Amino acid sequence: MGRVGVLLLNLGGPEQPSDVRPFLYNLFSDPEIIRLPFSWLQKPLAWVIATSRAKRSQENYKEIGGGSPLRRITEEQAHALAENLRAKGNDAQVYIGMRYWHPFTEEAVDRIKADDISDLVILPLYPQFSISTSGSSFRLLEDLWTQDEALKQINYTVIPSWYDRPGYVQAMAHLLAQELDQCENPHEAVIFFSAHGVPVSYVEEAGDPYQQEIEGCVDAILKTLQRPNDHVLAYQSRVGPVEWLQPYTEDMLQELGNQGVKEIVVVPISFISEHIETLQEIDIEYREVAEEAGIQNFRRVPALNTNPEFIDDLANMVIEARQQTPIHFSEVMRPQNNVKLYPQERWEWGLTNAAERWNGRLAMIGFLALMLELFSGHGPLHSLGLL
Ligand SMILES: C=CC1=C(C)c2cc3[nH]c(cc4nc(cc5[nH]c(cc1n2)c(C)c5CCC(=O)O)C(CCC(=O)O)=C4C)c(C)c3C=C
Ligand SMILES: [Fe+2]
Ligand SMILES: [Fe+2]
Repeated sequence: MGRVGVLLLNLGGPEQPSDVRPFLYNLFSDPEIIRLPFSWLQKPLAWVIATSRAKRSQENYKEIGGGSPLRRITEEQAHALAENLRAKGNDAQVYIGMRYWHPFTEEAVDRIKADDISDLVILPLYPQFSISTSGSSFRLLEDLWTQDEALKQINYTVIPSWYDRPGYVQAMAHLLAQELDQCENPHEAVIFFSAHGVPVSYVEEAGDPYQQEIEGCVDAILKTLQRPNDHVLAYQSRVGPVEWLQPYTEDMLQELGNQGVKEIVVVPISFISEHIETLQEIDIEYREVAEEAGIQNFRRVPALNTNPEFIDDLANMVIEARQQTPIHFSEVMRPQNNVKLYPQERWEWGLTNAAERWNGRLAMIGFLALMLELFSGHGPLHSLGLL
């Protein structure tokens, strides 16, 4: 019997203000986040957006101490998972592979090779699958595997998503019940599920199961919770000019305020760790929106982090995955070519035979316009709120 490894996948986050710009550059360089019809434009556009967005993003990170706690929390989760597996008689080395910041997925894979791991369970720390999160990490791993004979010797299996696992759902329902019990009116507070959004085209054109898994997760938590409270589901953290899943969290807060709702409990449904979207966006920005809308009592369910019930379920997931038929990268959902954050259709970019000749020139003019907008601070992308 060889050595067993568990690879935890997550997004990663900047640890200090100077990390923010390169972190954003890595994120926007990912074709699973923005896919352009010309691949050569990907990196220059990523550079422009990252450079322009860095200041605003740094301000947000400053509000939570200057950086993301995601690495620290993920390391604590990895440690707790290894301990739990050991206690169950399953020794395993646990690795962390972040998509856009340290410790990078590539570093984790190098360590897996150096440690001579023979059996590997790949576990994304996102309960619901999205092309933009787990899908992006799986694609990167698949590329690494394709290029490396040593990796092909490893017996690996992937856990695509786990939004409906009874242990995870139970842990979420417990945390939610605890928060509801602290409300002034525990049976009247509205339960507000806030999920990270994705562009509508991911779901409707590329077939991303994300929305379906979010809705399935909400249903499972409510069934386990067994409380009479009203609930809503909305989507947060929109970026860029295209339509994202609706309703948007800020609009739903306004609507509840208009209806006279006075107390809500927000459940960050797509996150299992505290990070900028919970600590800054929900706790600071959305709290303000809610208060202005007349919602007097705003509470939030804490992220699971190292919640023992949750860690126990992660360990069970790993053990069960090793007993089942392996799932390989080729079997998990892959995005179609038309995933987009920007318009993809050839006609939308003027890609007809007649126009093809002009294409490169126009793209270059567009790129120069982007540069100008970046340095002047004015232009169409600023008015769309992208820069
Ligand atoms: C399940 C969660 C997530 C989905 C789905 C997702 C999609 C997605 N995100 C962006 C753009 C940004 N995301 C950023 C930070 C960020 N995103 C997630 C999770 C999901 N993203 C997390 C956990 C974090 C925070 C990491 C941390 O610092 O703790 C950022 C950077 C922050 C900011 O400037 O707002 C951007 C930008 C897109 C475009 C997208 C889907 C296409
Ligand atoms: Fe994100
Ligand atoms: Fe955000």
